[in-house]
Amino acid sequence: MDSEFSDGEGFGIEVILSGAKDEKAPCCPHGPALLFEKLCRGEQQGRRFYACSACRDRKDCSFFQWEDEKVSQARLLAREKENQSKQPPFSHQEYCSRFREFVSLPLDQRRFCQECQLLLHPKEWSEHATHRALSDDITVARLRRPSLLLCPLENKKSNAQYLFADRSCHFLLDLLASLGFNKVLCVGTPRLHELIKIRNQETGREVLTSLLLDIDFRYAQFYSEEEFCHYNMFNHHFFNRERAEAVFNAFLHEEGHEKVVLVTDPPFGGLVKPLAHSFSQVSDTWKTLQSPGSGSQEMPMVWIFPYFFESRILECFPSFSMLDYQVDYDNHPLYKHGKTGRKQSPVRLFTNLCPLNIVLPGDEGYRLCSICERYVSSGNRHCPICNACTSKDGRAWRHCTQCNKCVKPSWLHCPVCDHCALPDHPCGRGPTGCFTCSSLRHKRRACPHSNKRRENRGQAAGRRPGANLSKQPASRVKGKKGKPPSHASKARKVT
Ligand SMILES: C[S@@+](CC[C@H](N)C(=O)[O-])C[C@H]1O[C@@H](n2cnc3c(N)ncnc32)[C@H](O)[C@@H]1O
Ligand SMILES: [Zn+2]
Ligand SMILES: [Zn+2]
Ligand SMILES: [Zn+2]
Ligand SMILES: [Zn+2]
Ligand SMILES: [Zn+2]
Ligand SMILES: [Zn+2]
Repeated sequence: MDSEFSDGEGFGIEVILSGAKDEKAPCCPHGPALLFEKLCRGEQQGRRFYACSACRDRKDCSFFQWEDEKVSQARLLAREKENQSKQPPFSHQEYCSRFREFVSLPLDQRRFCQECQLLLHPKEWSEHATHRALSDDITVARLRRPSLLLCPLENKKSNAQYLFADRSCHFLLDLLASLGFNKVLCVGTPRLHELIKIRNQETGREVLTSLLLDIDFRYAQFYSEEEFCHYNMFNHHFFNRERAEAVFNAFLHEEGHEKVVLVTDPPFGGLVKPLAHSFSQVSDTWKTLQSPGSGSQEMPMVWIFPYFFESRILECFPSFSMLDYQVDYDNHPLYKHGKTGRKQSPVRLFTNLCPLNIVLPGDEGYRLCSICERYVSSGNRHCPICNACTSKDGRAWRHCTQCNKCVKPSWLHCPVCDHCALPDHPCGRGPTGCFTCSSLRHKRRACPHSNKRRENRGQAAGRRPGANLSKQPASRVKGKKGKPPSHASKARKVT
């Protein structure tokens, strides 16, 4: 099925990305909006509109504007005012001086408002008198673990703040250190950033340095401007542009033996192509800061994402490979190791680092496949016909001679559909073919009948069937003519 389209109901949405920054893009509180195109089956020309890059749900950000819409001066002003009102209550510098003051307070005067998620000063207590507050033992040690103090923003349709379990976080950190990296650009990985700083504290020397880029500005309360930038990874937008970009560039610059790596764990519903576009921009900046003749092609990156996005990530980054390591989370009901959660997390590492160098923990059952030259999970068997360790989900897959590939153990070969599927699959529906002309031979992107094939096709970002505006797993997008498509989303079923 063509990943660029929603649906089955004659309606699809695609995100349009160009190589250069879209200077015309209007801004919502989350920075420049993304340009989408709404397409109806059989129509060659869709209608384009701008919508929020960061939020999947219009309840979180209702920004919407048709591309060709004339916006009055009054509306522009109102929008500007609204955007301002949604910015953090303090500047980063103010947060830093508040923090310094806070740690100079005696323990019994330290309070954290749980409703405002704010470290309070005694003079502010009265304003928060009716709010729930934490007041016992806000020690320096606790302030070093903001991810435990702050309440995770679990809203699936925007932040999806799922925090690494210790096991996975320590594994990542050990791995990066063993590979010789000493600078980690943490994009949406606050817990990894926190652990790096704690380790430095414990060892008494800066083994690794870290810069956190995250949209969750609550972290500005705990970190200096050199340690945290308020950032949107769907449009590569720094909120405090000049200052943050200077910090970012300085961090990417490698002096002497320094080696920098990007580690990112975006919200799982996030559209792959805008994310890849942002990470490519990070890599491009890194390249421009390399000393001449260093010969590096792409910045070293580790992108943490569910395995079912493999083909889409590889389409954007052909040099990447997916590793078998299963990433676990503390506060995710499904992706948690242990009794209550799903044992097998679907979240994996995608990387342009050499898989053979990434030694996965033997005590968790991972072992080296010398033919594939990578570490694989215990259930992953080397298929002699595919000549690869083919399992993606950790279970032993079996080879289907009719499909000529390995498939999930729960799938059976269906003679009607002529491919393997779950026993209760919607049988006989077959592939949907080209969205524009219905041909089964090609997808819309290659349609010879389309008179407006995209210039930036390589960049045009896709939407899964039924996906929402900026995030992808199965949800229905419907919209009446002339009306903005509505937002909704539903978790992907893993079989
Ligand atoms: C799945 S969580 C990853 C957290 C990571 N597992 C950890 O423990 O450090 C996603 C992270 O991305 C951040 N995030 C969500 N949307 C973002 C955006 N548009 N731009 C930047 N960061 C974003 C969230 O605040 C959260 O920290
Ligand atoms: Zn927005
Ligand atoms: Zn409060
Ligand atoms: Zn193998
Ligand atoms: Zn096979
Ligand atoms: Zn089959
Ligand atoms: Zn069938």
